[in-house]
Amino acid sequence: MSGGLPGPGPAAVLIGPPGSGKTTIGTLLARRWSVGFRDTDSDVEATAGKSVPEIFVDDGEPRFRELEREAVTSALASHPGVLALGGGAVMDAHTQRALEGYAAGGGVVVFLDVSLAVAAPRVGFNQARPLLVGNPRARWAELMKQRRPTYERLATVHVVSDERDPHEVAKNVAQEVEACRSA
Ligand SMILES: Nc1ncnc2c1ncn2[C@@H]1O[C@H](COP(=O)(O)OP(=O)(O)O)[C@@H](O)[C@H]1O
Ligand SMILES: O=C(O)C1=C[C@@H](OP(=O)(O)O)[C@@H](O)[C@H](O)C1
Ligand SMILES: [Mg+2]
Repeated sequence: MSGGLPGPGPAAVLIGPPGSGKTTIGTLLARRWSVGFRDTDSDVEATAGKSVPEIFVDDGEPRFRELEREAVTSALASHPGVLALGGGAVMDAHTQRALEGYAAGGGVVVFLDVSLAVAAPRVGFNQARPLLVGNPRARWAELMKQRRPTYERLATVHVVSDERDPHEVAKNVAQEVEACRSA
C-alpha cells in the first residue's frame, strides 16, 4: 500500500454524518490499499451480540456510546487498516482526544461531507439508524448542525461525496491521504 503508517494505528480514519458513505468508501479504500477494514458499528454489534437498533432499544443510547468509545479506542490502538466510525462517535470527549492524538502522530482523519439533499435518500426511512427514525430529514439536519464544527475541527482532510460514484470518492480520498503522508 502507498501511504501507510509505520506504527500500529489505522492507515486512515473516516468520520462524517450518516449517509456520507463512511462504511462504503472505507471498504473500497481498504480494498484499494489491500489492507483490512473495520467499522466501529460492526465492532459494537459483535461485542453486544445484537444490532445497533437493538442496542438502542434494549440498553439505550448511553450504553451504545460506551461500547462505541471502547471500539474506537481499541481500533485506534491496534487496527492497521482503514477505520470507519459511526456518525456520532466524534461527539464523545474521550474519542475527540484520541483522534487528536492519532492525527498529531501523523494519522489522517478524513471528513466525508455530504449535503442533506444527497444524504436523505441514502439513509431513507430504513430502521438501521435509530437516531433518524421519525423524521429522518429533520433529524439528520439537526445532528449535522450540532456536529459539523466537530467534524471540521478533527479533520485532516475534507472530501465531499455528493453525486459521485463511490469508486470516484474512494480514489479521491486515497489521493488526499497519500498527499498528506508525503507532505
Ligand atoms: N458515493 C455514493 N454514491 C451513491 N450512493 C452511496 C455513496 N456512498 C454511499 N452510498 C450509499 O448510501 C448508503 C449509506 O452509505 P454508508 O456507507 O452506510 O454511509 P455511512 O456509513 O456514512 O452512514 C448506502 O446504501 C450506500 O450504498
Ligand atoms: O449518527 C449517529 O449518531 C449514528 C450513526 C450510525 O452510523 P453511520 O454514521 O455509519 O450511519 C450508528 O453509529 C448509529 O446509528 C448512530
Ligand atoms: Mg456506517
